[in-house]
Amino acid sequence: MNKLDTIIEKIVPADESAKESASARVDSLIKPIGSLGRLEDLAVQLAGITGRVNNSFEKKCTVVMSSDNGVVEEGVASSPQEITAMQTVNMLKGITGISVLSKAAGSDIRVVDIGVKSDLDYPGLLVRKIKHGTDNMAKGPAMTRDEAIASIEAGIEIVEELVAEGYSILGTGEMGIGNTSTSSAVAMVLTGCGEEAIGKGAGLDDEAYRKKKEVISNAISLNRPDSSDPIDVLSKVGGLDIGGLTGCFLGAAYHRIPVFVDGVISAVAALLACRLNPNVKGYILPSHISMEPAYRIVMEELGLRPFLDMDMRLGEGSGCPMGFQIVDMACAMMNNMATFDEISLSDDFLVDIR
Ligand SMILES: Cc1cc2ncn([C@H]3O[C@H](COP(=O)(O)O)[C@@H](O)[C@H]3O)c2cc1C
Ligand SMILES: O=C(O)c1cccnc1
Repeated sequence: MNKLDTIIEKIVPADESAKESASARVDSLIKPIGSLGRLEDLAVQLAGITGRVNNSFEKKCTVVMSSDNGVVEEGVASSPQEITAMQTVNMLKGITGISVLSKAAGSDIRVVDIGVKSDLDYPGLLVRKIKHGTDNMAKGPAMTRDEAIASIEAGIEIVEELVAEGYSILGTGEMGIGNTSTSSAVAMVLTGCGEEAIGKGAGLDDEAYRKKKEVISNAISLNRPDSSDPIDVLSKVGGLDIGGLTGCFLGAAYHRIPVFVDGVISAVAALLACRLNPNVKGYILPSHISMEPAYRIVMEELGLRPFLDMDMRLGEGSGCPMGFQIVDMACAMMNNMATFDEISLSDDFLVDIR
């Protein structure tokens, strides 16, 4: 059995009895029942993930998977392909969106070259290149089945390393010009939806947008991915970044740590992971609503409701540091609020206020 199958087989559902105990504690805290809303649900979900009622997540990291997409030669993206490599290095220089938001939230990033077209060497860059960009899905499969499996396994291995370094909560991000095309294609095949899943990505004029829809629909007709086989879908119309992130979701579930979805690309990876093992769902946390149309379709399919609505559509993992802060709030509630049992109605000060 390969590494991927072994991991998929070992992912267990979230711990229902820890969730019940957490729920009981939430209801015993000094507040009206349900008054902390989704923070309460989140605290309960975190208990299900770790198996403990009280949690804290000190070391937080967003994994950014960078790779190029052969389909950009069809004109589906407004930006030149070189931006992928440039931004990959800029992430490590600390000057990109995800870099500064992570720093502001006290969290870290790991940047992984899982398939950037050019060869990169920069301090801190994790080079796990499966190939130098995918092939053009408008002309044939984006990659082989073995490459798709290797990309997922690379993501699983990154999570293993982060867990060994003491990270206990993860976010998922990406950089790859053209990856809203691959994400929409995977979303269309997995959910059966049509071109309403295709958006303008980082920005397109109307003519290029029309072309993008045509290219994606044709790529699906040409490659005929098998919707019941997630790896077939990934290999034919997906990307190496999506594969790597799928591995991050699987790895996080295997190690029983929470993992945040950011935008449309990571949402699609989350769906692929859940199709490989539905138990993964219990470990996934949503962050914010992405403006890309496939995002809503995929999140509905997953039954996940994002915490934040910030009109953001960057990708890179930019919603994850915000999500980490919401998790800190849920933990503060659970760990630091008193319960009704712990306070006494005969406390001295009550004499004064009576
Ligand atoms: C400067 C720049 C920085 C980015 N950071 C994330 N993306 C986002 O846009 C890309 C996907 O959009 P499309 O499919 O239209 O190419 C991905 O790299 C995604 O992470 C960026 C895009 C650009 C141009
Ligand atoms: O929401 C996203 O993830 C997104 C949207 C547009 C371009 N890149 C990413």
